[in-house]
Amino acid sequence: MTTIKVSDEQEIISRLSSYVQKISNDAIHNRGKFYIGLSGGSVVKYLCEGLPTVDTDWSKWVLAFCDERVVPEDSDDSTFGTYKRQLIPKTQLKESQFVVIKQGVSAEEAAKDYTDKLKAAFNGDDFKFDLLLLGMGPDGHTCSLFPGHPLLTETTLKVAPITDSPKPPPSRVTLTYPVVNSARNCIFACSGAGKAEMVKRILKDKEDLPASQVKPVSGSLYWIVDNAAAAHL
Ligand SMILES: O=C1O[C@H](COP(=O)(O)O)[C@@H](O)[C@H](O)[C@H]1O
Repeated sequence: MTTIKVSDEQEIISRLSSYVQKISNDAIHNRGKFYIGLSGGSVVKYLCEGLPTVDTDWSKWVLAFCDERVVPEDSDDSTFGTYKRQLIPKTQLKESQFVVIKQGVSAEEAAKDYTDKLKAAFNGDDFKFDLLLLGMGPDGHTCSLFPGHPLLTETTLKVAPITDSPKPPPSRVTLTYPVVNSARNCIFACSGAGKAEMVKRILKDKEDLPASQVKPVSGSLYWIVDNAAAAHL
């Protein structure tokens, strides 16, 4: 694991964008496509500001979601909806490059449908992402994998529904650890004093929390934290 301490949110954005540029270009060079998993929450802002600066072949990108809220696409809570409004217009990405959840169905049906769409995108059921961009909530959750939740031990489903998310909205779909930990690269990006205590509990005290269970089996793990989030390290 590599921890990268930077001064502020702007530097998080520029470091994250450099990693995305390198990893995307390597993936496209070596395998012809770049599979990236996006998160919601604060990561959206980093990516909507940073990705438009990346020098890459956008046509080779396949974009999916580490987790998604089961809400209408035009809701502010929809992670895809937010990228659609705030990222697509600033890049050459097309909406058809995003693997999105089905609208107007239950979390269970959305999870099954999203699994099928990922199988089509990956040409099989080995969902090996080149890069997952992850956030960590102040409670230590990542994706929609929350402390104490039974989904933390899910090993059969690759994509799971959740209807009792402690953070609203309650209905979501999420990648599970077997998929997360098979990624070639996982990057957490955290900023602000509100994350400092949890960053310390995970990176210094090595407590067993959802974000600590992200340990790519044969991939690389990076934590990019700003000074405020790294205050107790
Ligand atoms: O609800 C969610 O929260 C996490 C963390 O969000 P943050 O705003 O605290 O960074 C996010 O990674 C996840 O994708 C999202 O659905």
